[in-house]
Amino acid sequence: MNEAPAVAMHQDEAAAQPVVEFRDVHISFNGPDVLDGVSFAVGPRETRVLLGPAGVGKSVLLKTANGLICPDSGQVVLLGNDISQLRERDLFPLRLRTGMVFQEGALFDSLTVRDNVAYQLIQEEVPDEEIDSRVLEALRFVGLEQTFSLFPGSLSGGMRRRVAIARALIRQPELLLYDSPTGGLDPVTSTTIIELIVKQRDFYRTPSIMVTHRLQDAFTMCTHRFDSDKGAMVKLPEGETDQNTTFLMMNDGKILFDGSLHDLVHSEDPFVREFLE
Ligand SMILES: Nc1ncnc2c1ncn2[C@@H]1O[C@H](COP(=O)(O)OP(=O)(O)OP(=O)(O)O)[C@@H](O)[C@H]1O
Repeated sequence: MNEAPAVAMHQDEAAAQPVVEFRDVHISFNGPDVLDGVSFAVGPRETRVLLGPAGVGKSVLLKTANGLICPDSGQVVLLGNDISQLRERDLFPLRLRTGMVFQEGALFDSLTVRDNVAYQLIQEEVPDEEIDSRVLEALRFVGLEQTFSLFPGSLSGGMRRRVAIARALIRQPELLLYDSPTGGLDPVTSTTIIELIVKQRDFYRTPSIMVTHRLQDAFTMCTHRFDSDKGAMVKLPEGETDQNTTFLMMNDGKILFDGSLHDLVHSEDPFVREFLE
């Protein structure tokens, strides 16, 4: 995992093409639209931080990005394929090229950390020795090699979240979807998770969408970079921001804001202003 990313080479061929794009997507569950005309794109190497209050459709948007939920109308183009109406058997290989960190991490408590992280590789009947080395590599990346044989129940909340991130990274995804990765964690532990996400971003530049309600997470992502010499996240010089990290803000199923940190903090939109304040 310390090599230059294979993902980046893959993307060079399609440098101009978004990794995922929503075009006027509508979804409802027998009621008002939960996604109500959502359009946006995630370009190669882009990190989109998705902000918004509880219950406005952020998780539904993430699950629609990798085809776990199908749009009622509109299009979702994932890795160059229109997945809006694809059958599960055609969707599955595409979904495997993405990695998702579910809310609360969603680990299997009856499986060891090794088997949680390896879950997909086990389904694919990858040989045990290869699984062990790939799991160790992923755990090393998140700083948890020592938990290989443990069960999730013996880990802290922050450690469980790290294991969930290792599981999402195991197949070197071309798109990462983080659903409230710091939800329910205390501020200090949240910062360690954001540091890990920034490390992943700056090592691999894997395009991603990260859902959060915590403004602090969103700003930290934008104003910091991972310094591999120091092995830690460091603040960018005053006034500088990570140019590839931008924001989406949702309310009531609609994207109300799509742009940079600078544009976000200077937005005149009353909802955005209220959210920021
Ligand atoms: N499978 C489903 N069936 C029916 N309703 C659903 C389903 N999934 C989500 N919803 C509804 O869609 C709305 C948006 O839910 P969603 O989980 O996307 O919100 P969210 O913005 O991610 O909230 P939070 O920040 O609390 O996770 C909610 O009213 C939720 O109850």
